[in-house]
Amino acid sequence: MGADRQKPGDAEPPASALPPPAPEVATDIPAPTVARLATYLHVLRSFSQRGILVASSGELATAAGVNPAILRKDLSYVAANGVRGVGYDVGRLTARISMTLHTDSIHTVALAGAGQLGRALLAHTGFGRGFRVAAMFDADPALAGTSFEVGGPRIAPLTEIASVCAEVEPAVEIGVVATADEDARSAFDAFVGAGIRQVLNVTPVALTTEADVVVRQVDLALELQVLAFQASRGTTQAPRNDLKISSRSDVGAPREVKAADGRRGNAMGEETVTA
Ligand SMILES: NC(=O)c1ccc[n+]([C@@H]2O[C@H](COP(=O)([O-])OP(=O)(O)OC[C@H]3O[C@@H](n4cnc5c(N)ncnc54)[C@H](O)[C@@H]3O)[C@@H](O)[C@H]2O)c1
Repeated sequence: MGADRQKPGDAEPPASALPPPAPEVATDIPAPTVARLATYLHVLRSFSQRGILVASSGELATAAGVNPAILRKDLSYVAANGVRGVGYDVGRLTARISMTLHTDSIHTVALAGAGQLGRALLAHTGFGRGFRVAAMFDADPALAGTSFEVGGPRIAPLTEIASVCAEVEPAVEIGVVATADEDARSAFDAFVGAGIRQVLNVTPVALTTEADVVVRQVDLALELQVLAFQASRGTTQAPRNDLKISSRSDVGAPREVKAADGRRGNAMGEETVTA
């Protein structure tokens, strides 16, 4: 029984003495906003490392490569209020975005493919932002039982995914497919079969399923192609970051997203302009 439990007869504190209610944080946030919030978090952390305590929306927007109106709209989803003429408290805003994106807690990741890219992902600081690679899988028998880090996960073949995942606490939330192209499908199927419902696919292979699984695909070659296309169009406009055209979410039909300026795109990365 807690010592601070209210005893019968205790008077309710006056409303004015109660702490203000926690600001509402939206739970239904558009995917492009989620992607940009992750970018703002990165920017805020670099500000904090440089000793910057307060930042204006203009400064944050410039560092994140978006326009300030979009930044302010995105931040309204996390109920973050800046002070007019002053800006946002960097620490408080970091905490609010972290809470919204759930990066204030550790998420468990399983990685399939311990090759060049898989190792780079493991070493990437991104995995220090609230993610822990707790299971690693590779088909190479020479890697079986080995580990890349002291205390890190031991590499196992995907045939052992059920028993490996059963021992991981907390349960694996996200699977990363970084195998050779021709093995991406089987790795994905193994993840889905093991009950993993969020998958990051870094191979160029399209991975879809009837199951209720969210797949995000990241492909650097595709990014380069998009930039090359922009260059060949001879566009003089700065690239826009307010529509995410790099990532694909392959769950069900492409979901349409609408940019603040009325342009529409979908989560498959296709963008249409409705002038
Ligand atoms: N997203 C990007 O921008 C990007 C960049 C480079 C490469 N890639 C892609 O990433 C993938 C990996 O590239 P890489 O350079 O690391 O290749 P790699 O050959 O170095 O590594 C692939 C690893 O997958 C393992 N593997 C093969 N079959 C497997 C299976 N069934 N289960 C588990 N592991 C298996 C191999 O043993 C190997 O260790 C490729 O699909 C490549 O096209 C993506």
